[in-house]
Formats: sequence, C-alpha cells, structure tokens
Amino acid sequence: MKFKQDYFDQLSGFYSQVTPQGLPRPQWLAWSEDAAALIGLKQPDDELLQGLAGNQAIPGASYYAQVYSGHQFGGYSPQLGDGRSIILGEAEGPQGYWDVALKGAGMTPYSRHGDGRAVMRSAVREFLVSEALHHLNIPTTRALAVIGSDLPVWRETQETAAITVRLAKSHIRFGHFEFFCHSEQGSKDKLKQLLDFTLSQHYPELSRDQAGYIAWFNRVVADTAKLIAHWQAVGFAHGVMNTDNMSILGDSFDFGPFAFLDTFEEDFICNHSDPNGRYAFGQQPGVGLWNLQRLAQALVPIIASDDLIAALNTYQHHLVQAYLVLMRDKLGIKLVEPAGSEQDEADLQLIGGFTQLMEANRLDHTNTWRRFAQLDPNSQHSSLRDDFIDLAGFDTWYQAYRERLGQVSDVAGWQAARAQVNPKYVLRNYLAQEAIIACEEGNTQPLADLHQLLTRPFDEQPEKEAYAKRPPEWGQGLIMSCSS
Ligand SMILES: Nc1ncnc2c1ncn2[C@@H]1O[C@H](COP(=O)(O)OP(=O)(O)OP(=O)(O)O)[C@@H](O)[C@H]1O
Ligand SMILES: [Mg+2]
Repeated sequence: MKFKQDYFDQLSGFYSQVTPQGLPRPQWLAWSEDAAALIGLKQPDDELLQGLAGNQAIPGASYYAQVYSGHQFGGYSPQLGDGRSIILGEAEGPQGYWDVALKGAGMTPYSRHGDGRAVMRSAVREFLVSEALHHLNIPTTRALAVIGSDLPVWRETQETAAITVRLAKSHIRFGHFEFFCHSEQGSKDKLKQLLDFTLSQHYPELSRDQAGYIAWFNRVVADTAKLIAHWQAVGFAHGVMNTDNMSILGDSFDFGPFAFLDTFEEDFICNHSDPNGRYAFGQQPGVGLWNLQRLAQALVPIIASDDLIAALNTYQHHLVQAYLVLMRDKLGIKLVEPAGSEQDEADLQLIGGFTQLMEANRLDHTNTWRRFAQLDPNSQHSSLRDDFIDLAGFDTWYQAYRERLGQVSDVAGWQAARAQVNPKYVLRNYLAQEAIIACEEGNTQPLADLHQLLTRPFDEQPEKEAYAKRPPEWGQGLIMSCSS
C-alpha cells in the first residue's frame, strides 16, 4: 500500500495518534478482491495479514483515531471519536485515494468504557453489507477484509475479536463538524479548517469561500437525500442513524444492527435498542433531514443561516426526485414529459399504493419487486396476482398501473431492464447469520459463497436459488442488538 497522509499532516488537533493492540493468531475470514483493487492490492498474504491485524507496522501508515461528537438517538454526546477504529492514512489506488481503517484494532483515547474491539459477527456483517450495497449500486464505504482471531471478548456472552478493514473515501462525519462547533465555543478557526480540508480533498471544483461553502452544503443535502432514497427503494434499514454515523459524502456508513426488509413493513425496526422506532425503516427520510439540521446548526458560525435553511429546504425535493427515478425504474414506467408535480404526485400514489398492498398482504419486499422481471406487462392477467390475498385490491392497482404503463413493445427488453434494478439477492439477516455460525465452527466457505453471490445481486444464478428464499422460521424477525 502506498499512502498519503493529508488528514494526519494537515489536521493536527483533529485526531490522536494510537498504536493498534494487535490480534493474536490472526486469520483471514474474508477478502474482497474488488475492494483490494481499489487500493492496488492483489493477493492477501501473510505480511499483509500481520499488518492489518495490527501486529506489525505497515510502512507508510500513520496510526490515528479521529475525534468527533454527534447526536445519538436525539441527544447530543459531546465527546465521541474513533473508539475502536484506527486509520492508517489515505491509500493510493488507480482511481483515487481511500482511507484504510482497522475497525476493532483496540483502545484509543476515545474508547470511553469500551474495549476497542469488534466481535467477529459484527465484523462479518459490516464486510458483507458494505460489499453488498456497493454491488446494488448504492453509495457506501467498502470493506477489504475481515481478520479473525481467538482473542476472547465479552458482550452478552464470550465471543472472539475480529477486525474489519474498512475503505472509505472519507471518514469525516456530520459529527466532526458538530465537535468543532461545540467544543470550540464559537471560534470559527477549526471549523473552517475542517471545511476547507473537506473541500480541497473531496470537492476540488468548489472555491474555498462563502459561495463554495454554500454550494458544498447544498451538495451534502442532495447527496444525503439521494442515499436515503436508495435505502427506501431497496428496503434497507440502517438502524443507527446517529449523526456520528452520517458520512459527509453521503455514503452508507457504520453497519451495526442493519437489515434488509424481508416482509415489507413501513414501521420495521431492526435495532433491538430502539424500542420507539426512532430509526424504523419508514422514519429514515425524516431522520436524514433531522441529521442535516444538526449539521447545519454546527455550520452556523461559518455559513449564513439563510443559506443553510435554503439548502435544507431542497432536501425533500431531492429525496422525492431521486426516489421517483428509482421507483419508476423498478416499475418500468417512464417519466412523461413535461416533468411536473402532477405526474410526480400520481406516480407517488401508484408507488405508495403498491407498497401498501405489499404490507397488507405481508409480502416479501425483494421477491415481490423481482417479480416485475418476469411480468408480461401487456397481459391483463398478471403473474404477480397469485401472491396477493386481497385480490380486489391488487386488481384495482394493477389496472391503474397498466394504464400508466401503456403498451410495451419489447417485452423481453423491458423485463431484462427490470431485472437490472430489482435485485434477486440481498443480504437477508438469516443468510448473514448462517455464514457467521459457520465461521464460528471454523468454516469460512459459506461466507465466501455468500459474498460471491452478493457481488452479482441482479443475476439469476440458478444454482444459488435457495439464497433468494424468505427466511426460515428461526430467521424471521431477527432483531440485532447494538452490541458489536
Ligand atoms: N467496543 C468499543 N470500544 C470502544 N469504543 C467503542 C466500542 N464500540 C463502539 N465504540 C464507540 O462508541 C461510539 C458509537 O459507536 P458506533 O457503534 O456508532 O460506532 P462504531 O461501530 O464503533 O464505529 P464506526 O462509526 O467507525 O463505524 C463511537 O465513538 C465508537 O468508536
Ligand atoms: Mg459509529
């Protein structure tokens, strides 16, 4: 790996230098070839294993933990930071630089009461979902590898420690800006330094002045809205949308108790520690805005409030437009020109009508959408109909859908296009769980197979049909704890 150290060199005071604690008897549990290619790596070898396990220094790496704060479940935590993630620097790849972070590499000055470790099950889940979201064309941090060990760690029971090697275009979170706003008590210097750094690294086309700052915040609002539109369209519940888990670049970031929906449920809660459903699936669009409001508040010392508010006011527009693009594509309906609010409103009703029917009929989110890849849209008799108990409700909806769709001339082409946007395979919790159990038993093959499957989520892969099944009884409504 070849590193540059811009964050480390240019932002002293924004991190603490740390030494990883190392993992005894490390072993590769997972490796992502295409994430490796992002930073010019080819093969996992022993030297790299010892380096990424924190047992040996990696040449050119600076080991540091970033400081940030954030709103967690609505309340402000003034002092957070990388309590178990150690960043090595920005590794050079053929198409740019990626932060390399060892998540679970031991204690840092920000560990508070934690042990600095990650357990194997959470490291595997983060690895799988990072790679799965990427291949679903959803912005996300990536994962290079999972390194396991026999080091015991305590959660509800004894488990073993592991490290996820995370690649991110940036680790800067909304919470970084919150920290330097609130801790500096009105001094603009650090906040401005952080924003200028963010702009120079990630938005080089923007000027580092008021106009550039405003344009940048508008971008953050739009990118966050687009990310959440993706989550809603694919049926992904993040579970812990605290502002310290919101990437400034609009990437999906920090994966804990996340879930892809099995049965479609608007109020689905995936996080055991969220009984009130603050981060329920259907709440995510609102939480995205709430989080952006917290970021805007932190930016008040350096960006005029009116400009921040004007940008926040565009959130809903970006979200709805991005959502409409994705959902029209899933349904195979085209935007009718001229674009306008009436058409949008009618399409939102059509989409909402379908998701309500899915919910009322307890249908599987992924499999139901995938049906559009086999549907003959010119036929009055839909193969989808058999899935519904409320046949009258379905017939009414289907008639409206066919009217909106019109006659399709190239049915095969239309179906193929639906298969490219309605995935066949997603990382259902029970699939992740099966791979984790196998790893506990020393068998990493199921994890490798699942990872491989998820790199081609839109392809049929007939030999892997079983992975598209709804969860068996034991795997239904698996709710993950926050402990990781
Ligand atoms: N086992 C642990 N030891 C020390 N600190 C921890 C531990 N688990 C979580 N933390 C810290 O608690 C805060 C909130 O944790 P959260 O679960 O959001 O993040 P994370 O999963 O540890 O890391 P990241 O956000 O980098 O993906 C963070 O500051 C995090 O570093
Ligand atoms: Mg976090």
